[in-house]
Amino acid sequence: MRKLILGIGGMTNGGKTTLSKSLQEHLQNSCVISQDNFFKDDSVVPADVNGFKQYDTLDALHMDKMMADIGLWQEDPQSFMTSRGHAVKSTASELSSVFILIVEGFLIFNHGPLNSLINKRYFLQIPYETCKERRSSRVYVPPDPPGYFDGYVWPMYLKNRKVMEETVNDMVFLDGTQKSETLLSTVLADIREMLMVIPR
Ligand SMILES: Nc1ncnc2c1ncn2[C@@H]1O[C@H](COP(=O)(O)OP(=O)(O)OP(=O)(O)O)[C@@H](O)[C@H]1O
Ligand SMILES: NC(=O)c1ccc[n+]([C@@H]2O[C@H](CO)[C@@H](O)[C@H]2O)c1
Repeated sequence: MRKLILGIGGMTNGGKTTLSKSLQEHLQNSCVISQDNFFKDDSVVPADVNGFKQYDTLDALHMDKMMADIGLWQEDPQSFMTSRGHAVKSTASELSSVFILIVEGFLIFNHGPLNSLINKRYFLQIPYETCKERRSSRVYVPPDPPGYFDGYVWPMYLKNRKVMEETVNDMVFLDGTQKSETLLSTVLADIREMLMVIPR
């Protein structure tokens, strides 16, 4: 059995969740783990000097729990998938079967232990204006307070990205303003090619 972990990272509202879901639909025996599902409770997320809740940092996330879930998939992808309600398709031979885990989130490459598990890294980027516009139409829990994007989210993106660029080098950058179908076909082609060349 072969196992592959794909990382779909990128800026807030870059389109990570959209691309990951489409990839999961097109790749047999794949499933998604989303970093956004591991945010700590609001009551334990501190505010910065400006009163903005510090959500855009690894400290706001239960990375231990996320790593534990990834560990479960690594141990037994088949059981992991069925426990989450995904159908597992059997292939002609056990040797040729491939299981794919899609890990998606805005800080997946900034977490050393998680980053080191990822076999192929993609980063969705969009311009500042597009990011601000897309974010303004989203409602998080809790919702963004006035001034949050410019006063906290964008400066944190720049900071987190700098750290990522200093530590990770084999990144495929994707233009998140492209049509979702184009992004999907680009990444699918890349993965299918990779599956053909990696040893069984
Ligand atoms: N290729 C695209 N072109 C235009 N809009 C897109 C594209 N992909 C996603 N969007 C839109 O952008 C918004 C954010 O998409 P999505 O939730 O996939 O991003 P995300 O990176 O997972 O966001 P976050 O992690 O910050 O919540 C949604 O409104 C979605 O419909
Ligand atoms: N609990 C949440 O999901 C939550 C709460 C507040 C803010 N966010 C934002 O999610 C983005 C990552 O997808 C970050 O930019 C957070 O600000 C998420």
